[in-house]
Amino acid sequence: MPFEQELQVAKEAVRKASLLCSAAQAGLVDSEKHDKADKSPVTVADYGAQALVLSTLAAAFPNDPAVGEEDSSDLRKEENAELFSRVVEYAQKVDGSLDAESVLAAIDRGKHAGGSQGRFWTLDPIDGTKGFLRGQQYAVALALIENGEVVLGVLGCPNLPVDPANANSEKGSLLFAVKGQGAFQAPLSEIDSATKISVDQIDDPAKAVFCESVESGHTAHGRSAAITNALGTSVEPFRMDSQCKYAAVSRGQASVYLRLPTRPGYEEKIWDHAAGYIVLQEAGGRIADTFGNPLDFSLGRTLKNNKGIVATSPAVFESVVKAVVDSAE
Ligand SMILES: Nc1ncnc2c1ncn2[C@@H]1O[C@H](COP(=O)(O)OS(=O)(=O)O)[C@@H](OP(=O)(O)O)[C@H]1O
Ligand SMILES: [Mg+2]
Ligand SMILES: [Mg+2]
Ligand SMILES: [Mg+2]
Repeated sequence: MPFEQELQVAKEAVRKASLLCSAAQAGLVDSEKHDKADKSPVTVADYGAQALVLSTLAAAFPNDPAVGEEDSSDLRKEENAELFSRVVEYAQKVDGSLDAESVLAAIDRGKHAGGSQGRFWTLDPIDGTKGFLRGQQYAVALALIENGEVVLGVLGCPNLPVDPANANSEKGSLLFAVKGQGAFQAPLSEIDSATKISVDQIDDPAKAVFCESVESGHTAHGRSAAITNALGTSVEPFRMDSQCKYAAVSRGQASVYLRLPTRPGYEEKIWDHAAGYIVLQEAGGRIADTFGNPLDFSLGRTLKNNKGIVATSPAVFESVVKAVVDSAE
């Protein structure tokens, strides 16, 4: 099967990073959090997970570059020495061969520019850091892009119940997909016992369940309310952090994920979407931006030709895209 080794390495790397994140989330203290220059939060777990995943990929595929969200510049500052030493401690607990220098070097393997040539990985070590800090949903998101196309994706969702129909079931789900091979899920505790997943077949948008970001800075909640009203949707949209929203649509827990721009100049990052995109596509879903255009992952570190996201099960795609386009001022 194409990408068999890549998938195996990616699943194991995401599993290990998910363990690190769970351990850190359980007892996070102030010295383990930091605000980046753009004021967004980052934690020991974001850095530790990026170090673990990118060092694992470097060992298995030394010639593959990576586009990662984090870089080591803040960790190298004297004022963040305590944060840095906690990162190394967490990374070492999972991989004893990592030391301070190799942690910094692994994190900085994520500086690739992306683009349309050859292949590269893209990693969001914690997607939904704000959800992680609230003790809620987040995801470790890893994807492989080849000649501008997403060909493989793995989502580690440590707080997502394994059984979509039972919120009290075991927490910790791993979702993955390779282009043309379908989408699968396994418990994070047993990543080799995977089952196929697929989207729902609801064809009446009035019956569709919508999901969106928790953060009003990341999606326009007012506009999504106008869209669901226009479609006659009776169910309140549910809010969840991170690419777990792609997981929810991929497993039929929701029919629609809307991400509606809040700031005109914001460019979506490829690591915020690549893994969720291929999982949902392989589960039978459809994805476009808020103008109905296909997502273009070939343009660098951002989706600079797209605005927002509309991700749905197939039977409601056309009507939801139309309602989103019609809702534009
Ligand atoms: N203005 C704006 N618009 C859209 N998206 C933005 C914006 N600012 C930040 N981000 C990105 O949002 C990522 C988290 O998205 P979520 O949907 O999980 O939101 S949230 O978790 O509810 O906050 C978050 O990813 P992480 O930083 O990995 O958490 C950001 O990359
Ligand atoms: Mg971030
Ligand atoms: Mg993110
Ligand atoms: Mg992140």
